[in-house]
Amino acid sequence: MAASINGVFPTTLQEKIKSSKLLVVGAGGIGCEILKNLVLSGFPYIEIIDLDTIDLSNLNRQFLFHREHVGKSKAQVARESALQFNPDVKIKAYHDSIIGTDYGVNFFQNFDVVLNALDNRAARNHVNRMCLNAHVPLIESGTAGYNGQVEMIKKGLTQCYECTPKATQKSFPGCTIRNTPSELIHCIVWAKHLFNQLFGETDDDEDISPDVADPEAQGESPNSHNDGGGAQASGDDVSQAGNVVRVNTRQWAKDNNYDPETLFNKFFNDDIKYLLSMSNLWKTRKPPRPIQWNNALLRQDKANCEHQFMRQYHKIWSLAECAAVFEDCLKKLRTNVENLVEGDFLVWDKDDQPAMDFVAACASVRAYIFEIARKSRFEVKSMAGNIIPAIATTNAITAGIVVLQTIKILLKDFNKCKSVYMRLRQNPRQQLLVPEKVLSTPNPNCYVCAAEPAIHLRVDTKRMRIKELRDEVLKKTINMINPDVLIDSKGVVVISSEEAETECNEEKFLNELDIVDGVILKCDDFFQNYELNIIIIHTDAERECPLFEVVANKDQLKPKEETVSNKKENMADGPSTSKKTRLNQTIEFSDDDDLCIVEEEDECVKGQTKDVCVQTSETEMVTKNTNMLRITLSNQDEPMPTVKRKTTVVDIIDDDVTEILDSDEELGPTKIKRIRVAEPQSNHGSENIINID
Ligand SMILES: Nc1ncnc2c1ncn2[C@@H]1O[C@H](COP(=O)(O)OP(=O)(O)OP(=O)(O)O)[C@@H](O)[C@H]1O
Ligand SMILES: [Zn+2]
Repeated sequence: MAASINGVFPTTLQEKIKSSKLLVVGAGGIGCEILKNLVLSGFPYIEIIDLDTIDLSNLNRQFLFHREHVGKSKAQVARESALQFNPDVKIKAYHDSIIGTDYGVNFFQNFDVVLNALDNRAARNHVNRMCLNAHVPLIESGTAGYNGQVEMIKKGLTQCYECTPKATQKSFPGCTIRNTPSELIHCIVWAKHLFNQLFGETDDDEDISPDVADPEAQGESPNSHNDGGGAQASGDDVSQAGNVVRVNTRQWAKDNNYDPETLFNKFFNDDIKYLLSMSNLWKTRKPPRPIQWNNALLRQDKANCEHQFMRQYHKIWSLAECAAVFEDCLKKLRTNVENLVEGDFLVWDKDDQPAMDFVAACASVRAYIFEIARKSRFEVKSMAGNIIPAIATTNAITAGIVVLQTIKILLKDFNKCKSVYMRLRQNPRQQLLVPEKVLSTPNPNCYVCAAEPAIHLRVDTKRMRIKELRDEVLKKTINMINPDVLIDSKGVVVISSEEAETECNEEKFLNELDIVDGVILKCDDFFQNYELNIIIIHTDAERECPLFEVVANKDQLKPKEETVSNKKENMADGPSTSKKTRLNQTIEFSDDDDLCIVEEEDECVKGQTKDVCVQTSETEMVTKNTNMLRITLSNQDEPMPTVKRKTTVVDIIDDDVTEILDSDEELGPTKIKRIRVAEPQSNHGSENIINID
């Protein structure tokens, strides 16, 4: 294809393309277009991942998929279809979520550029963080209707995906949803909650019954207003003593065999009557109109209606039609839920026909009851799924820009990769595609990409125990005294500075606590005001290999100076005597120290008792004596070296100089002068090694 034909691209670009490795995340509307563009352009190696299967509704814009592919893996089918355009490309497809533990920093480091074509924030955040940590440029893209956007994210150069806060999803007060809806969206939310109450994962925040605690309804006793014809809040019964007995909605529906008439009357008649009894609510509002299943209107309409209307998604269903859909969906959903294993539940999905129909019908009936303008099933779907309809042309243009940006990145023309916005109408300069004037610079306060200390820990997560992480890595190597450690994404504390609080974790291996490749650990040593993020890079270490390796910038491995100087102050405030004592020991650099980093002009006095003290050409110095550790000092702005499975050998060339002889892969400059100031101990052999990148 293009890159394989001489003369189509300039030679340099042609070469870059031919040796590139790309990852496409998402094989939906934009992802399919990107993949097609890439194979036609001659990119020779592409991996693509998508967790989903093909839905009928995807076919109008995801042109790598056809009717016969419905139900199959998007990534696999995208691969097969793209190969038909260009069989010479190597495409690896994963039917999986990119948020899975298999896709950590190691995985991302395999690629020259990562191309996002996702539709949700969680996955975008994940890829953003992985690319930042792996130092791989990311192209983020998205469309909404006729609007599109493409931006490059490169660590240290541009904003990351999380540099600017994103608008939160609009939410509504519970009492509006349950008691006083005034817009169709309120009825749609209520209907989705009803679906979950009956078939999905129940959530206390998704109650659909009248809310007697509504502040507006206070000062009255609803029961006294009840006309006696209706039950209480959904699923509740009134005992003989007049008390409301809470009954689980799903259990109540099961007990009633999901009988459509019983359920309909409960939700749309009895509960509405109950709401009416909360008269304070209706002083300034139009009261709702309860509807009974046997309502003459329903019966009359129902007799005439044909099931064909259910495919008429652009029509506003009549009440009778809604009732028919309600009946039909209840039957289907009931069967679906009964086929699940005990304890499992259905997950609402706008593309799941009975689930969507159920919500559309219920929302419509409720809107009728509250005299709210109703809409077609098509429009309800768009609102329920929070969707702005996707437009194939917007996706195609966006994907085109993504590939152009990829080319610029391969050419290292980063400054030309300004964000591009696609607009429906031309701007005053007659542009539909509007490029940003400058690269958007990183937000210095961004929680994710700011120059906050972060080091990489290469470790076999199946072999290292939590107590080794604490003692060997945090205390001996990183100079922490009494650290608290939590898993960033989950907020789970795995090591606590409070004695015994996390004792039960000590013998566990890192992977048993989900500390796996790509996980970020937030480490905080209160006594030193020393905070550090540790990015885990899993490596399958062979038995004879060092268990772990720290890759860090020299400035990161020490507490903030302010604290050292204020140590007395801190000690005065410190909560525990034992901790204060330990602080003293470290600041005094006791002979037990395993590692100290000495600044440029300092003499390597501390190193005299150590195994090795080396100095790089940049005058960094390290001393160490652990037999488990290799330390790589690196410039954080440089790409991470690829993971090395073989032990790097340091050979003594002469008394003053050591040279890294790397048997396998390149690790930056191969010859760096170091000053050896002490003879290494012989007992640990090749594990007493310091790599300097
Ligand atoms: N965590 C994830 N890992 C892998 N793929 C993901 C992940 N999250 C979302 N995706 C995929 O990203 C793609 C986004 O494509 P798109 O926005 O066109 O969505 P869609 O589901 O195909 O269409 P629509 O939402 O409009 O029905 C989808 O195919 C989706 O499965
Ligand atoms: Zn950021």
